[in-house]
Amino acid sequence: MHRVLISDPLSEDGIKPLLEAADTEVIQKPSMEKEELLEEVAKADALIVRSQTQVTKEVLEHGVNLKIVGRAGVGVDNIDLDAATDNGVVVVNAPDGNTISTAEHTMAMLMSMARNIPQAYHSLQQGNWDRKKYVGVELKNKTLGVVGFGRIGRVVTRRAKGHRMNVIAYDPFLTREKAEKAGVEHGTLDEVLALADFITVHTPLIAATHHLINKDAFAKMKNGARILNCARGGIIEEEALYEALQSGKIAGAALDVFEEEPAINNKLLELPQVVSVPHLGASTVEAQENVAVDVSNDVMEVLRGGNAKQPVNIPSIPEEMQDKLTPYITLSEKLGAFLGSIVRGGLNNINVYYSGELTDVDPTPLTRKVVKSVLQLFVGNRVNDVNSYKIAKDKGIEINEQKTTSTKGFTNLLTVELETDEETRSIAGTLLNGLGARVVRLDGYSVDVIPEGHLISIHHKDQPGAIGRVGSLLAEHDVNIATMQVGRTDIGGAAIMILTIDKEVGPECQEHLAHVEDINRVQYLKL
Ligand SMILES: NC(=O)c1ccc[n+]([C@@H]2O[C@H](COP(=O)([O-])OP(=O)(O)OC[C@H]3O[C@@H](n4cnc5c(N)ncnc54)[C@H](O)[C@@H]3O)[C@@H](O)[C@H]2O)c1
Ligand SMILES: O=C(O)CC[C@@H](O)C(=O)O
Repeated sequence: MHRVLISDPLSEDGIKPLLEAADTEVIQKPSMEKEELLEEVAKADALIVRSQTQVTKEVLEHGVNLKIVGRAGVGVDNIDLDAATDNGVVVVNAPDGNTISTAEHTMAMLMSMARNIPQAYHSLQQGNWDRKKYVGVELKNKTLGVVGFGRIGRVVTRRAKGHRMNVIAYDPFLTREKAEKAGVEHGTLDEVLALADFITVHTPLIAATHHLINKDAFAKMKNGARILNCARGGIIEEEALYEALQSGKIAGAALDVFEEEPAINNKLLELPQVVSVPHLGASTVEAQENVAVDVSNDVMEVLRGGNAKQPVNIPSIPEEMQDKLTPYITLSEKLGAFLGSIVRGGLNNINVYYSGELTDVDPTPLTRKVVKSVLQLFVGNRVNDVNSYKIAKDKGIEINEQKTTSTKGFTNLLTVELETDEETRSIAGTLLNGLGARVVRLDGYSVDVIPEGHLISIHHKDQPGAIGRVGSLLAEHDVNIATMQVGRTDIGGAAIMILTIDKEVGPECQEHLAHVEDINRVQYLKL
């Protein structure tokens, strides 16, 4: 039974997949104090949050059984991603579910600010009929500057063009060609700041965007420009905004988000030219249901052993590649486990080579499976797909991935090479149509082995009787041989045999085998 803790308010309809799943127990506890959150997360297999819960390093370290943190929304700045990765916890978000709601909210805030609607409403509520005081401005023919031209920035642009606004956009990943296709003017940040009558930010809150709109930025803006933040508090430096509003440089601001939330006693809220609401961009029935459904499905997929569809802290397998790559996942894991079981010495390099049809895909997800399988044998089961690369890096283990043309006659070939401070060993495997994974080379010898169950790898001298002696000794230990593969480089020279056997071979039997004439090296492994 998977235990799923939900620590922020989510749409009941949206989490129905979780509530109705036979293998999940859902604990909904919004607005927990820190101590209770730490207690509850220690019992949880999954944690689902919105933007209120701070998923800190401490929370993640208390989540000793946590496999996944689901963010029912876009921004993950309330989650310590590095700590999640270090603790082998995958973080997923729901990047599409609230795009429309937030874009519509941005337009609502834009028009409220342009026409002083909240201020006029409050004035009328106080019994004033003051029409001159709240004269606003039109949007038509005005220039909207969009900083951050992603999902929400693009929808805001379409809505603004519907109001006959001119749009100029800045985004480090926006090319002139893409801007032209989207029907917007491409600008640098400075150009957007200089030309826009209204500026709206739609970037994530990351180091590069923290205080992106600061005192210098305000100085570059048109006198009387207006600014919106329906993305994240902190993108606009609030102290600088306050000064720009007080000086009259900036005519107005519409704020959905704040550097510190809840934004109680924030001095910006005292200014008459500021329109503000408590982080409502995604607060619609539709958005909350969308993000809850998306994140619930991803959480259940991962808890049931599947791959995350919207991972934030590991590369995702593109939907269109999942069918092609999934069959190779088992092969990758088996090859890594096989070679990792028999290699000696301290691990320095994990090299993975792809050839044949595997050169047509991005094989990184497969390399990640190899690395996890190898490291688990050196570090233990706390290694998983999420933290394997970080653990390898921390241990100074280099990971190399390469596509080669040498398929050795196979339609697909995956080769794993482990370099240690004592030796370099390699294994290659393929997928045979309908027959599954096969090991076809070990240390350069040609073999044909199904990598599963109990196996013995033996390096020996190619001499008459060597194989018989191994068989006889195993018989003495009541070990039955299921299959035997023998490979050699030349007659009378070095050779290898790989046996699949019916049960585990204990240390005593391995010791006896290692002392058989012409036997150089014996290794038992279980896959
Ligand atoms: N107010 C709300 O309730 C609410 C709701 C949803 C999203 N958001 C916030 O809005 C942000 C944007 O959401 P989205 O779905 O459009 O995300 P997105 O990832 O689709 O788009 C973000 C864009 O920002 C761009 N960007 C990154 N760094 C930049 C920089 N230095 N300068 C300019 N652009 C930069 C990226 O290239 C990307 O195109 C989210 O990260 C989230 O924090 C807020
Ligand atoms: O959960 C919310 O209401 C806010 C979510 C929003 O800020 C987001 O980043 O998706």
